[in-house]
Amino acid sequence: MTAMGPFGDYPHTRPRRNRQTDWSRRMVRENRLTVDDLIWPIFVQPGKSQRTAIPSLPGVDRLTIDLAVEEAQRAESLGIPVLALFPATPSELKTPDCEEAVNPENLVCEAVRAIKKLGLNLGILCDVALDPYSSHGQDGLVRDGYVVNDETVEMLCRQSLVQAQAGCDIIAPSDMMDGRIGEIRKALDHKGYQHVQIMSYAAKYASAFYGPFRDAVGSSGNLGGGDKKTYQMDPANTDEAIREVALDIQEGADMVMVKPGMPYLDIVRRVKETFHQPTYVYQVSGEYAMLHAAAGNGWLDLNKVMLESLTAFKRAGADGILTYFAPVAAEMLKSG
Ligand SMILES: NCc1[nH]cc(CCC(=O)O)c1CC(=O)O
Ligand SMILES: [Mg+2]
Repeated sequence: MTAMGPFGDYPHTRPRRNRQTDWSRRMVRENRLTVDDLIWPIFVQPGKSQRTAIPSLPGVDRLTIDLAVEEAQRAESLGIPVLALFPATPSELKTPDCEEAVNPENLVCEAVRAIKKLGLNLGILCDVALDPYSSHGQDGLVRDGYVVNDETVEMLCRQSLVQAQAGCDIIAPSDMMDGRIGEIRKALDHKGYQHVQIMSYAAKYASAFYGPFRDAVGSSGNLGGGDKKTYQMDPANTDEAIREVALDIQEGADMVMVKPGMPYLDIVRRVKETFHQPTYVYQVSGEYAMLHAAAGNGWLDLNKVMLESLTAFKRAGADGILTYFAPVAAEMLKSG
């Protein structure tokens, strides 16, 4: 008996005994990554039959809607449960008041309609925030240099409604305004969208790991070196994440998310253990780019670090992972 419990001592206790063979390692494995854990983010652009590479996100292209529809079919056939859609809005449609965000015929709404028409066994998740539509690159409306909360929340409610109308299954507010989950829930319910789920980006940090995503949706230039520190969380904080998640659950979030992923596994673990709610994590663009870049230099084995990083999210307690690796990981999991 040790302080830790009734463990034996070397030499009769040998932890390596269980690791001798593949079958034995499988037998004692505690966490498993499956295709059901994967949420696949894709970027849509205007036009037809065209894919555009995103240099800082190798292997991820912006797709026109017809190609996004093909990827949706591929997602279903791979068994991926959810596709997350992000628009690369043409810059001439980006304005300070972000009106394009609430246009029922905007890129994301059209993409949702085109995919939902197929009747696939696949959920569609839409991000809610104003940055893909703002000429200043911020997630909310800017007044006197400050991203204003309550006025932004009104826009987010309208944005959620046009997306729900288009057929979006999961509304995912990524903006970090206060009180938006409750207001969006109310707005959805009021218009008869009680069944639409909400996945809240509840603990979202002001991270430098979002760089390649901002290239993908064309917001990095507009942000012009600015940051999102007045609404996204300070990377130094952990108790604050618990308070943010508590508020969003109380306001009606069906699922919560921690973002970024790999540098924030401690937050994933704390959130899961504190609330026991469906808990997701976003392996963000910079994490993906970092693994790809190292692999491209021959410094890491991409497939191995991909599966190891995704398994680490499971071990930390995540119920699912938004990851640009989703289709490749799904193929790998399928072929064993
Ligand atoms: N609010 C928009 C949004 N939604 C998802 C991401 C980042 C995703 C990624 O880096 O992969 C961002 C960027 C940001 O907040 O600046
Ligand atoms: Mg909050």
